Amino acid sequence: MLRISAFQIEKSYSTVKAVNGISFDVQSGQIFALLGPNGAGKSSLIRMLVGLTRPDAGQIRIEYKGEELSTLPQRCYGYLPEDRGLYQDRTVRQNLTYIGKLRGMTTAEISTALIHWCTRLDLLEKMDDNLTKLSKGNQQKVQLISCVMHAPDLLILDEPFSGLDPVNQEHVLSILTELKQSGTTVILSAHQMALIERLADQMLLLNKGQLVAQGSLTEVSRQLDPQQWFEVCFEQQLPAEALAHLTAVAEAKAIDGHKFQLTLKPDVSVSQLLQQLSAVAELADFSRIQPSLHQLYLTAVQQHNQQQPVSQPKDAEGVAA
Ligand SMILES: Nc1ncnc2c1ncn2[C@@H]1O[C@H](COP(=O)(O)OP(=O)(O)OP(=O)(O)O)[C@@H](O)[C@H]1O
Repeated sequence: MLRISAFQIEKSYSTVKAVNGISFDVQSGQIFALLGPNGAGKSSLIRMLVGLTRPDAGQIRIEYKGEELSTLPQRCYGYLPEDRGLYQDRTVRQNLTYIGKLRGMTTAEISTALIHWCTRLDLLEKMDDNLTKLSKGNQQKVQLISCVMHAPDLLILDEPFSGLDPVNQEHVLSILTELKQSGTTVILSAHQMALIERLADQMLLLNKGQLVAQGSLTEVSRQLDPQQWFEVCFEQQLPAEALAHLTAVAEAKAIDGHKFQLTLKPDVSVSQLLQQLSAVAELADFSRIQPSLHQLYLTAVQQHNQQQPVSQPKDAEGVAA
């Protein structure tokens, strides 16, 4: 069993508040995604989780196999740092053998893991190539193997999809899904919303170090898109204003003669809406419009940026004008 809880974490670098009062809880076997634009604070949070830096304020609590720990034990996790760190003048095999030994693996375990993961990630023929000969994407795959080869209980991956083509992104997605099914906990940061939508159990959206939304995909969608939109299609053609008089409808847009998009008034249930719609004409189709995480993310970050106070220009003595 593993549980990582962060309470009110803060981290500044000189004048930049990189992480500002962030709390979250990662449970065993979950895939937990840190999302946010460049500079949002994702890597800063990750570096604190792996103990590379310390929070200025707040607390990170780790419960592992019934024990409360202040840092994660080396063998229990695999970490993919933002700045990838492999020996460029060594082969794939040499790099991974070295890392396997650091992780306390035996020669036989290393050899089995190398064959397994290099086969899985299509690197078998490149095992004796120096890293300099490998493409950026293949180097990324080697780096990923270095994190998973000792079968850790926890993976902490800073942008594991970056530099990978869509086929390899799918590959990594299915590997992470399988690892989760076998009980591995995964904390990752990413910019690929379409992948995160399919992968993450829990997510935390940051902007400028601050929390924007947090929870499962459904919870985050509700937080970011509280005004739910529905699409209704009627069997017959109707005038554009056909739904305007309905007491359940807050706003309606005609898409074509048959199709409309609408939002509910507060405290009106979907079944009340359906009752009113079916009194208008025979329904052909009705569904909730689910905006993509990508769309929700873009809107949320844009709104959050607009809510931020504009910094005042300062005069020569540093006093805001
Ligand atoms: N070592 C450091 N020294 C000074 N400032 C830093 C340092 N590390 C991060 N920062 C600043 O902290 C803020 C958060 O950076 P961080 O790397 O955590 O963001 P991120 O969300 O991981 O971004 P990206 O998606 O670009 O990797 C940024 O403004 C960044 O410039």
